[in-house]
Amino acid sequence: MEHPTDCLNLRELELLGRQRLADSAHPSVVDYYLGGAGDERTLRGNREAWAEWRLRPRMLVDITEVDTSASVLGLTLSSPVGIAPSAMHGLAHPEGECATAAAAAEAGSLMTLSTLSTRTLEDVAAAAQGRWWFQLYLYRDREVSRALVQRAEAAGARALVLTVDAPLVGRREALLRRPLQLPPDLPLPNVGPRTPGTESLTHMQYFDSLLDTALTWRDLEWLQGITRLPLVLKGILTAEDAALAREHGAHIWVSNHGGRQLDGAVTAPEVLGEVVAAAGDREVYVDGGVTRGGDVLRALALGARAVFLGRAALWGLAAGGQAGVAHTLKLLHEELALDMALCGKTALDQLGPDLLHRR
Ligand SMILES: Cc1cc2nc3c(=O)[nH]c(=O)nc-3n(C[C@H](O)[C@H](O)[C@H](O)COP(=O)(O)O)c2cc1C
Ligand SMILES: CCCCCCC(=O)C(=O)O
Repeated sequence: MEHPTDCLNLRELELLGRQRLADSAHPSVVDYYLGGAGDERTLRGNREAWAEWRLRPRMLVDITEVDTSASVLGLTLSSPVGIAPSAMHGLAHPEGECATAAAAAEAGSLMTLSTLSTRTLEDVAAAAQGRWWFQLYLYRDREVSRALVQRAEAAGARALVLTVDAPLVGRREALLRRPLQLPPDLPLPNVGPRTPGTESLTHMQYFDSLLDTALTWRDLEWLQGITRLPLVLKGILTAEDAALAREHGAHIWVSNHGGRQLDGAVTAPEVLGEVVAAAGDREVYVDGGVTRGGDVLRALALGARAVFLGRAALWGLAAGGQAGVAHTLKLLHEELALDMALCGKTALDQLGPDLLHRR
């Protein structure tokens, strides 16, 4: 396979992306993208969990027109698929986050920009054409975080996504064995230069040292006081926390961080039902192990409003920059539309639990 558009599915794009990355980057970068925490039980679980639900298709329905469009915090998406935040897209492609954002914009999708971006917020905002959210890792230095949030709002981000499942970095053993090596010229504009005395820390240890381990529900008020952007909490896995998110006026992103944080954590399909039930009028999104249009279908049938792609977008980016991410989104869109039609569904509001049978 030479070109991303030769790939028939996301698995083939992953293989091409991994190959390109192995040719262009330090081997620790592939470890970083691929890996999970501990024994990688949750990582494997993410890959298998969607298939636990079999589909109950309905027949003799007119499916001549299938509409996959979705509305997320008032923004219309061509398909209920967005891009999850992931660090350092500049490792996958020289255009980094700008290429990802441009592909998302072109596809009528939505990109979530990581705090650990290799391009400035303003550059990514220009490429994203209003189709982006900003993900925040809350730093110990609140003034640095305040400035980032306010810059994101001024640059046109539509929501603020606070990641709540990484007060400390998970035990990623591949990186303990072979620490992540970054090119010396890789920009990290939202991290800034290393502070004196931190030279001996690995990159992951250094990122970890910047984060506020004392973050609690009480701090949401501070965050909501410095921005008018809607708040989304990323990393919610229980009905209890979904109820708290709702009480705090936040939307909910169900995620176990791609199996990279707490190994043994539940997978999203296992908990979506309880979270959606507790979420009330709050929007619920989900990520983890999504590689097929049928996974998107299942997530929506379980009550999610949209799904987000982590590694799949990175593999597309590594495989072919903007064209690779665009092809990733196109394949999922086509698969979703086909699976909807074969299930006798012509719009997303027809997807519900009656579509699912648990194995
Ligand atoms: C290489 C990599 C970097 C990531 N960086 C971030 C990040 O900066 N912020 C964040 O909230 N989540 C981050 N994530 C987690 C993703 O947002 C997402 O939750 C996860 O990748 C979803 O699982 P999937 O890769 O199976 O789609 C990262 C994931 C990967 C694979
Ligand atoms: C918890 C600080 C380092 C996280 C780096 C980015 C990230 O979320 C990842 O999964 O990797």
